[in-house]
Amino acid sequence: MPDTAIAISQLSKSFQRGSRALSEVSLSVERGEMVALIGASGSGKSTLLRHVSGLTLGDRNGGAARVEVLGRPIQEHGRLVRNARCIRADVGMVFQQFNLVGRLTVLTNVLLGLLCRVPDWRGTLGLFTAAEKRAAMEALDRVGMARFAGQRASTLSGGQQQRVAIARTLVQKASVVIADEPIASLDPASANKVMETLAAINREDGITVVVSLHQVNYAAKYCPRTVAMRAGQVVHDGPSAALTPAFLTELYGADSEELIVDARPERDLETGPRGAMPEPAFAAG
Ligand SMILES: Nc1ncnc2c1ncn2[C@@H]1O[C@H](COP(=O)(O)OP(=O)(O)OP(=O)(O)O)[C@@H](O)[C@H]1O
Repeated sequence: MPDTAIAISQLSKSFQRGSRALSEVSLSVERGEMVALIGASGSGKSTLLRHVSGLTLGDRNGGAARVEVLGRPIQEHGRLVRNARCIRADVGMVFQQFNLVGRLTVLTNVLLGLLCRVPDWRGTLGLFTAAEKRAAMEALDRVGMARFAGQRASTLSGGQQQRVAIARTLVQKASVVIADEPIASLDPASANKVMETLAAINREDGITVVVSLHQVNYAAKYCPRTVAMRAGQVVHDGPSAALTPAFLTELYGADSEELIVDARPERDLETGPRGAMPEPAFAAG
């Protein structure tokens, strides 16, 4: 297995009627890293992450543009490679919204992670083996959601849905997990649980995690490395600890206020000391 999980080189993206969303971005993430991608609204975080799984294609005139996952190109010069489906199977996606199919049960949603690994006919008919269902239950257990397995996904809270989406990536056996603003609409306690769950799969399973965040405090708390974007370019790449308020102001000016939100759970905000540990991620609730 190669040491590099994600290698992006000279990637540019322009949308038809818009400005340039990405401008010659180059970025490399090693296997087993947990990296935060921060930036103000519109800085290009989602666009960049969508390129990693080939959901968005770079500009065709982008000469040397290339995106590789685990040493294999998934797109080159704005074109998806032929075996992209195979490479995509290694990339688990967790989105801010529309993560789960609301009318399906939590267990079935987790089993959907297998769609890229089982024959089409089996996936279409929803024919999963007992062993696959056991694996899905184990994944739900790991994220503290096993007792919700038979419930419709639409009945879960936002944070619970995100944890189910993470369980789906475990069943998928993704080596790389891309989480695009997974905590954007969550309260601090739920946000901490989701971040702790991502940190746990990174720590315990060696899964490479790249997570885009608006709030730099969560980056500092959970991710050793932060990549900061502004106007479609990487403007900082280094230890998260370097992102002091003064440095953020230097990078983003007045926009830096958008990026500073307290990462402590609500009860700690009222009573506890700064930097208190988050709730255990794997407790159900
Ligand atoms: N499908 C699209 N069509 C046209 N323009 C787009 C599209 N997707 C993104 N953009 C533009 O590309 C730029 C980068 O958007 P992107 O969503 O990647 O930023 P972001 O940093 O993820 O923002 P946010 O934090 O608000 O999600 C923005 O100017 C946005 O309007």
